[in-house]
Amino acid sequence: MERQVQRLRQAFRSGRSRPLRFRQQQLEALRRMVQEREEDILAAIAADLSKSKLNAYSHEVITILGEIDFMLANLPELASAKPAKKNLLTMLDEAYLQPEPLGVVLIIGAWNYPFVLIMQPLVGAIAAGNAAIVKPSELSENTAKLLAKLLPQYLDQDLYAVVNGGVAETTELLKQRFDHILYTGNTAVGKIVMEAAAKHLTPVTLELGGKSPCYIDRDCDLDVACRRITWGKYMNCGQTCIAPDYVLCEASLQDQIIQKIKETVKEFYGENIKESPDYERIVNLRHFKRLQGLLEGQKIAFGGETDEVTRYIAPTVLTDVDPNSKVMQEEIFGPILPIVSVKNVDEAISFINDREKPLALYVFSHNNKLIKRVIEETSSGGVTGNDVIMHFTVNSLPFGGVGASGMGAYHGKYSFDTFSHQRPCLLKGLKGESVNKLRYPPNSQSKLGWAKFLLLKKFNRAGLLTLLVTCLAVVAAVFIKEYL
Ligand SMILES: NC(=O)C1=CN([C@@H]2O[C@H](COP(=O)(O)OP(=O)(O)OC[C@H]3O[C@@H](n4cnc5c(N)ncnc54)[C@H](O)[C@@H]3O)[C@@H](O)[C@H]2O)C=CC1
Ligand SMILES: CCCCCCCCCCCC(=O)O
Repeated sequence: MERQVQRLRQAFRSGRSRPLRFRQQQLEALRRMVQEREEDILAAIAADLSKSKLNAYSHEVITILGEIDFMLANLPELASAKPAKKNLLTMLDEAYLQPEPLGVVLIIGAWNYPFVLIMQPLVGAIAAGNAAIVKPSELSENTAKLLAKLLPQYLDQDLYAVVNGGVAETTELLKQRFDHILYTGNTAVGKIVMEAAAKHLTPVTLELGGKSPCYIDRDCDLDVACRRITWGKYMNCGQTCIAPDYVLCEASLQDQIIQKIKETVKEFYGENIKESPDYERIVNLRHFKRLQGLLEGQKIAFGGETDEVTRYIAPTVLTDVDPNSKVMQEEIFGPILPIVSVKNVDEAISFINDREKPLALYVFSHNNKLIKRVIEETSSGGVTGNDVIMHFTVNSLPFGGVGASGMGAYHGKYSFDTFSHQRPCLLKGLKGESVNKLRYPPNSQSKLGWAKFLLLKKFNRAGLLTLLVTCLAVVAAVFIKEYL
């Protein structure tokens, strides 16, 4: 492992990953890989998550092709130096922010969207000019093996590497020194990653989970709300980090919501859900049994059928759920939707604020003011109003958590920034010592007065004009003194 990281570091130090043309070539190669090996990629995702190839394409491949296209279209702008505002002491100098790559970065992915969660950060790391090691989840082993086979065929092998394995391999990997780690997965392992990173003072982006609430207001089109919630909750069999975890609503809405979700489930997946190509399975037996445990003692409004052999759990809704029950204590990450009743929006806001900050928050209402109020009075990684999941698809919005749901963010420009250091640069000439005397010892009241004037004074229009004249006079004086 150590040798592998060293090899990447050496390649990074050679400077090969920095030129824009090189980054573009690597991103183009990545796009070629997705296009040429589409069938293999879809088959691997399908095998890992019992997913149809159509769904594998729309859940994962589209996102990556869109991300690569975004980076290729915007790379010159993203990588360019950005001029910075100057103060009166530096007005003749050049001040700018120069994005620079961080070095060798580590990307650790989770199993639930095994292709996206490795590839999307990798696109950002390459675009920003880094070397990268990716560590796919061992639980989605088909995608992990495929990535290990394909990425070296398309990318520069000295700069980008795949490490496969489980806890032992990841633990070993985390002993190495990286310049950034982006980890996606559960909060407990997030803490392990952060602790390991702290030993090297390595900055981290932690893409974690949590219980994302979904408040449905009385003043709402329940048909539309329930259709959208059904889509986002049961997509990927509920194994989506930003799936609505539970519904909050007034008790009087509960029966209608149940009925409408039930009808939508039938509309989406047919009479025999097990036969539907659009309905996935639980990733493994451990998670299947965990989810079965969450059903115990609950009032099942519909669904609840399970089949251990195929790890099938039907789309399920639980009613009158006690906020203290187990299903309300941990992230569900499966096709179980508890409905918790609240008296009104105030109680919904308190309910949300009494718990850890979630990764996503959803509010459904005709009333925009109410939506804005819920946003204003709560906190979450991201928000979608009157829909679910969709903020993930907007790559001009940063994607990430806050508090217990994570730190840092990525997607689009934010991926580029995550894997870059915004280096502040101030370039001065070697002239102008007469002005610089202001800051050289010995200090004096008059020098301090000038420093205060130049750095602290706020000017109105008339003041600005006076200042301009003063500045011109100073520039002229300096010029005469230094050049004539
Ligand atoms: N914020 C986001 O973008 C996303 C968050 N998630 C969250 O991830 C969670 C599901 O993922 P997990 O079951 O954690 O996936 P997982 O079991 O695949 O683990 C994630 C990664 O951590 C590594 N890992 C596991 N145990 C480790 C240990 N002891 N030391 C070092 N590395 C270790 C695994 O090898 C894997 O690569 C959910 O909470 C979900 O909400 C999932 C997808 C996206
Ligand atoms: C056509 C719409 C496609 C929607 C794709 C949603 C993908 C969601 C991925 C969520 C992040 C995660 O859990 O890893």
